[in-house]
Amino acid sequence: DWILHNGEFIRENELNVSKEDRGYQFGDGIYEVIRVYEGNLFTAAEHIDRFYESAEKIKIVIPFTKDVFHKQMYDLVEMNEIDNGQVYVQVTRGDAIRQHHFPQATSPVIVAYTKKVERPVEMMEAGVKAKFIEDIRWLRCDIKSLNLLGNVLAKQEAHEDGSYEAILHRGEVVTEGSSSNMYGLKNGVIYTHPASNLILNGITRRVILNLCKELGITVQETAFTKTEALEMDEFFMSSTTAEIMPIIQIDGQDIGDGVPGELTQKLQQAFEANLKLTVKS
Ligand SMILES: Cc1ncc(COP(=O)(O)O)c(CN[C@@H]2CONC2=O)c1O
Repeated sequence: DWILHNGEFIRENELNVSKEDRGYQFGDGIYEVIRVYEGNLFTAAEHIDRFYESAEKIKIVIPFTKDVFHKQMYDLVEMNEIDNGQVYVQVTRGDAIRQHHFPQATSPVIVAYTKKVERPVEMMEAGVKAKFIEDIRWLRCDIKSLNLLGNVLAKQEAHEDGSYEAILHRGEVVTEGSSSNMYGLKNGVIYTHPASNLILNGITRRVILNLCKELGITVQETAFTKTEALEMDEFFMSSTTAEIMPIIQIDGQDIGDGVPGELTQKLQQAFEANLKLTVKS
C-alpha cells in the first residue's frame, strides 16, 4: 500500500517518523477518519473542513490548500484501490528537541493511510451494549486531537465489561461516547448533547441532524442525564466507522424493548439511502 507523508506518496517501509515527533511525545496533533464507500470519500469536504479547523485551534498551519489536500486523499484511495474502507489522516506539530512550549521552527508532519473496512451490518441490525463511564477528559473535546488517553481508558473499561462503547458522563450529564456521539429518543423526540467544548461535533451527527429535518423528526440538542438515558424509548450512537448503531442495553439494563428501535431503524435506512445518493458509484 501507499502512504501519504507530507504530500509525497511513499511505501510503508520508507516512512520514518522522528523519536521526537511531538505527536509521538505529546499527542500534539489532530486527526480525521474519513469513510470510503464504493471507492468514494463520504462527506470528505466536512471532514477536511474540521481537520483544518482542529489544526487552527491548536495553531498548526497545514501547508496545503484544502483542494490540494482533498485531491491527495482521493489519490491515496485510488492508488490503494480502496472500495470500502477508510482514510486515517493526522498532522502533528512536527519534530523538535523535546520541550513543552512550541519549538521555534518546526514543520508539521502529515501522515495518511488507508485500510479496507466493511460496514458493521450485523451489529447495526442487532444493536450493541454500552456502559456508563465517568468522562475524565480535558475541556477541549471539540478538537479532534491525538490526546485520546481519556477516550482509550474509557473504551478499555467498557470492553473489559463486554460492552461495545462507553457512554461518558460528567456527573449525571451524558456527554458522548469514547469515540462516538450519543442520542436518546423519547416520545418521538431525539435528544443529544449540544455541540460544545464538551463533545466532538461529529460529522455523522451533522448528517443525522439533517436527515431528521428531512424526515420531520424533532431533535432537541439538549443534554440528558444517566437516569433519563435509561428511560429512553430508543438509544443509539453514531460515528464515521459505526454509522448509526442502536444501543439496546446500558449497564445491563434493557433500553425500551431491548431491541433496536423503530425510529432508529428508519434513520438507518435514511442514512443508507443518503449514503448511496451522495456516493454515486
Ligand atoms: C470522541 C468522539 N466523539 C464523536 C465521534 C464521532 O465523530 P464522527 O461522526 O465525525 O466520526 C468520534 C469519532 N471518532 C473517529 C471516527 O471513527 N473512529 C474514530 O476514532 C470521536 O472520537
